[in-house]
Amino acid sequence: MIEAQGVSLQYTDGTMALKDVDLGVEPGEMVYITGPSGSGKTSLLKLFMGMEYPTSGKLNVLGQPIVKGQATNIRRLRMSIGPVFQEFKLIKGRTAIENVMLGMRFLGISASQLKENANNALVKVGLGHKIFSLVDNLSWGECQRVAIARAVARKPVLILADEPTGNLDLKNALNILELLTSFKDHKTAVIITTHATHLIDDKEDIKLIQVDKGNVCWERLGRA
Ligand SMILES: Nc1ncnc2c1ncn2[C@@H]1O[C@H](COP(=O)(O)OP(=O)(O)OP(=O)(O)O)[C@@H](O)[C@H]1O
Repeated sequence: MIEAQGVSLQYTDGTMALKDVDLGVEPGEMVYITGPSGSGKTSLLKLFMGMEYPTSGKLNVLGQPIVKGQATNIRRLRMSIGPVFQEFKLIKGRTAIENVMLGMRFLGISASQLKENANNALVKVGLGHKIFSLVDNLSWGECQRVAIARAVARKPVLILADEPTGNLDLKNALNILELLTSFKDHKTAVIITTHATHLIDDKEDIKLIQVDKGNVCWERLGRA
């Protein structure tokens, strides 16, 4: 799904955010990315989304090379990715279901199918009772769940979540991790960045990627 060979990312101001990264992610993997603030976690997710490009090295995501100037490939790639970023970017004045449906508008599926997928996704994230509520009237945690529903409604094969537990207390943080993990299946990989390493269940079969000053190393946990 993801193959990085010697990938580095230098921002235009000269900041070296990632250095010589070698990494692979397979279908069905649960991956956590941890590391101190400013270490390069979000930069790694942005590369996987085609929001940034490697300044050196080779990166392939879902069979698409992440190379500057290949906008068509990147647009196609994003159809297969469900991103949950820190700003939810929900559209005010619209209901929860409208926001989720807008996330699928380029998929070319019928209006009734759109509605059904959006409805199912909102039920799955526990918002079946708020489907027709304006997002303006939802709590922060509910907005996060709408954003997750929007990300998963189009059945992506790669789910990327940036610090989804950031503003949550322990119980809600565990609930959100459990919810995101529930979308992993034999063809869908879930990648989550988090500072909260104590929330990671190291008995589960996961890949733990540690980022420190742009250097990346990884290990598998929970495998016999
Ligand atoms: N657009 C940008 N231009 C220049 N430097 C950037 C840009 N985005 C991030 N950086 C820098 O790149 C480094 C890595 O940032 P990144 O956001 O990937 O870290 P992070 O590990 O996700 O941090 P946090 O946990 O605080 O969200 C930091 O030094 C940051 O200041």
